[in-house]
Amino acid sequence: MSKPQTLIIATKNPGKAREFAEMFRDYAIEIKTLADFPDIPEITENGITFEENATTKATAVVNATGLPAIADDSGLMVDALHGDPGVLSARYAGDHNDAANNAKLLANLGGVPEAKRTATFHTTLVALKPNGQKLVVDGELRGRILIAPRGDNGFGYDPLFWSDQFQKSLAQLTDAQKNSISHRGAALRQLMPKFDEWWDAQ
Ligand SMILES: O=c1nc[nH]c2c1ncn2[C@H]1C[C@H](O)[C@@H](COP(=O)(O)OP(=O)(O)OP(=O)(O)O)O1
Ligand SMILES: [Mg+2]
Repeated sequence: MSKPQTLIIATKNPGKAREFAEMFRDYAIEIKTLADFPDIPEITENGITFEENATTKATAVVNATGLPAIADDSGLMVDALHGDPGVLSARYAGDHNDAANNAKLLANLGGVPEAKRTATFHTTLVALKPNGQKLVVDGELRGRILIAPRGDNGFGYDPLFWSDQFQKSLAQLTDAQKNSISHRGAALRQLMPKFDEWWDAQ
């Protein structure tokens, strides 16, 4: 059997897909996403941990396609909100709507001073092969929640997440700059030393 040449990023989120495409730019691997597989049914993310949800997404896609996949489950944990919205970040304001989620976050942090608006972005990546070989890695980024959105790049909570390192919001960074510090970039850097062996195994 020849080596698989296609890797699916098991996401519907075009922002994540762009960041992964940038991260795999120098690999001779064809990257596809769920946008290329419109017949795969909606995947329910009802786990109580990032790893559970990432495993659910990876498993559904590997089973449907017979191809290796990487799934990303991620979220924002705000210290002043006792870790909310956490694993429920995508549905914080009900349905998956970035503007509504950001508005709810700002409302719930109303009156909280700058120094107490600290937060962590977390990503768990699950890489799964059709033979069942699975890798799990995590990445995190610390920052602060702004009092108003800044910038137009990125997705999700990026306009509200301030990077002390860049002195900009994540939505004011290029994809490459964001990957250099982000939770997703950190997780991928954890994955890469193990990736080739995982990819080559039949
Ligand atoms: O770098 C990020 N910059 C800003 N916001 C972010 C980031 N990373 C995760 N987030 C937010 C978006 C969403 O509200 C939730 C992830 O939810 P999560 O289910 O993992 O992703 P999703 O539903 O957007 O796409 P999918 O599940 O198809 O991969 O955390
Ligand atoms: Mg999701």
